[in-house]
Amino acid sequence: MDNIAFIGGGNMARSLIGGLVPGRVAAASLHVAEPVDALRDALARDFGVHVSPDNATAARAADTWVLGVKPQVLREVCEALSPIAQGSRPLIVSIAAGITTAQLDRWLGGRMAIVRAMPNTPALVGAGVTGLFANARVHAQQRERTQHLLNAAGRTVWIDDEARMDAVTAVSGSGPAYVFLLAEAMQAAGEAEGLSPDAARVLAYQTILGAGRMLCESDVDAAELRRRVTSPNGTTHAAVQSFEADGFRALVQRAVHAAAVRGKELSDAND
Ligand SMILES: NC(=O)C1=CN([C@@H]2O[C@H](COP(=O)(O)OP(=O)(O)OC[C@H]3O[C@@H](n4cnc5c(N)ncnc54)[C@H](O)[C@@H]3O)[C@@H](O)[C@H]2O)C=CC1
Ligand SMILES: O=C(O)[C@@H]1CCC=N1
Repeated sequence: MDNIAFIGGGNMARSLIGGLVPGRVAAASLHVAEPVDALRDALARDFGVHVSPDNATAARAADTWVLGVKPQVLREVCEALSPIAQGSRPLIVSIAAGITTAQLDRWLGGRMAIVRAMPNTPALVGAGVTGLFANARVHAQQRERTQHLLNAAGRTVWIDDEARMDAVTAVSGSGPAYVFLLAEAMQAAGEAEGLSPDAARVLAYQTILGAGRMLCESDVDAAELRRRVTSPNGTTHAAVQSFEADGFRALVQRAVHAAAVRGKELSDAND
């Protein structure tokens, strides 16, 4: 069949669909279940995919299901779909933060092939990255299918130990927000130094774009790129020293740890 059902057509599902439709898969092979009328209509209009307010309708039409609902409603959604899952044995791809493959397997009735995926919002512009973990029932061809699906959003990284998926969520799933926070702070700091809001915004945002491209396109690491900007006793040196003295690295480590802990809590709270 090779059809894909998206259960939940919110932000993340829309980003993935937007990456899949121009060229990678036929729009007619995508079926989206989404309760909000306006979101459903927009998906049909923008991408030409099949839409339905009913999860079972989409699920019946596909042999791969992408679970794109919030962790808080995932159990209820899976339990309602378990009779169909047990009958047709689709490949399950869940993007829900914190929810384990064992929980999904239990809610879907058992013996399911499940990939837990953690994408991020730069998927919207094809520059996302997704961490992937497959349970033991996922065979090689299903791994390839999942990778093809998520490569529509950018790069993919397979993780061997599911316990580390909370770390993936904490680094790259939530990570775009850390960079956006940095952008906000850099703009505000520029304004505090006397720049107009417009000038400060363009300077901060474009700097982050340029630095991001250098990180991904050059063959040296972040530390070396940083050294190359830093003239002896110059302006960058003054700023980096200030960051280090204020405990920047420890600050980032604590924030990432807080996100990872929250991932684990989501799993426990929604079991
Ligand atoms: N936003 C992000 O950066 C990332 C989010 N995620 C995960 O993706 C999932 C979705 O997140 P978003 O797209 O940001 O949220 P969202 O709220 O935009 O999307 C969820 C969608 O599910 C729909 N929905 C609610 N109840 C439903 C039901 N019973 N059946 C079918 N659909 C239902 C909602 O109407 C909504 O459109 C979450 O589990 C989140 O943990 C994963 C990676 C990154
Ligand atoms: O904040 C969240 O819980 C989701 C998961 C990763 C990004 N957004």
